Amino acid sequence: MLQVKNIQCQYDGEPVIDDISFHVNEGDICTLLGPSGCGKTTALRAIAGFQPIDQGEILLGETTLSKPGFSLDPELREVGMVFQDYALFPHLTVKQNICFGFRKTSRTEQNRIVSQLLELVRLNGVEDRYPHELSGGQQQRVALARALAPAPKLLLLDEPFSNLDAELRKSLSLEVRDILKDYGISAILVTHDQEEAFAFSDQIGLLYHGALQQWDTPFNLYHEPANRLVAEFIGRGSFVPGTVTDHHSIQTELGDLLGNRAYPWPENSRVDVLLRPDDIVLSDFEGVEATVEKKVFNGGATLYTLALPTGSKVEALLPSHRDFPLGETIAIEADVEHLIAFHRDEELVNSHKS
Ligand SMILES: Nc1ncnc2c1ncn2[C@@H]1O[C@H](COP(=O)(O)OP(=O)(O)OP(=O)(O)O)[C@@H](O)[C@H]1O
Repeated sequence: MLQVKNIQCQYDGEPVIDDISFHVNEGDICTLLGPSGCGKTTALRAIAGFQPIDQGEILLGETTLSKPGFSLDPELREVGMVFQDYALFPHLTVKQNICFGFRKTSRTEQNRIVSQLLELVRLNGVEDRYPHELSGGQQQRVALARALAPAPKLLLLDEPFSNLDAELRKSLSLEVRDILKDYGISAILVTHDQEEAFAFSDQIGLLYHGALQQWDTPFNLYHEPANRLVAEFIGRGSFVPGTVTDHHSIQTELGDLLGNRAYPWPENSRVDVLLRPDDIVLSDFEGVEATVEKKVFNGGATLYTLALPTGSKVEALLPSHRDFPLGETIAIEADVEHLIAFHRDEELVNSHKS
């Protein structure tokens, strides 16, 4: 439905996002994820029509929304937007805020749409209140209702939950996902919160240094990172040095690890193997001895930082009912289903800035 093709956006002649391509299918919920300043908001603003593009093209269905020298008016794009700061008009009631985008409709029709939208965002009965009479979470629901009122084909959400406290943030984001899914509304979220992106999205695009490093499912982003940068940014993990023994296995300090794929490098190539905390388990037999350096209790599990005999560090997420003190030596092994390795010389994909 939405096609973003090789777009570039510049500020003062300097590209801040470059050669970004992805598409969003009807009903899909996608997220642009990345650290502060990587260009997420710029990309979202380009789709909304608030930011011109200097290269590439953006299409919604058959309609060109943007190309160099052309930008369809934001109001004509059939794209709704929800902002981080709610952006409700303080002097207008909830009903007037929601009606703002479709004032030409008859009064009866307006009432019908407002009740329907308030029911959709689970906020019945607040039509006549003003924004300051609502909580942050309620205001963001009103902002969502207002964005949905003109029945956009695509909804853009720019860090919409970041002003809310942690608990509400989690529950509202899941609720909004359910609402969008129930009504088949396509959406793109911008966030720097991985957990939120994982829970909210069908597809995630990881932006870094203005380049899209990977566009994929949350599962693949975690288990099949396309490059070292994605592997480092997504989830926790450590790299341990390894040597390719044949196309399927890699020799490491934690033993000869069998991969689930054919590796492209010749025998004896030096690589770094990605080990997630859940890849490290306690060994009942002849494991490798590792010393507990740090521990963080998480309730059901404890995250340990362990030092291997060579000094390499790995993290291990172990059931918390067995409690190992700092300094203790424990026997561990790697139990890896997706063995990800990167050649020592691998460069960042597409990165145009250092
Ligand atoms: N109007 C502007 N003029 C010049 N530079 C800008 C402008 N807006 C953003 N930038 C720069 O462009 C880069 C990308 O900014 P953008 O707001 O898209 O990043 P972001 O990933 O959304 O960051 P955050 O998560 O902090 O909001 C940053 O280096 C920023 O300083």
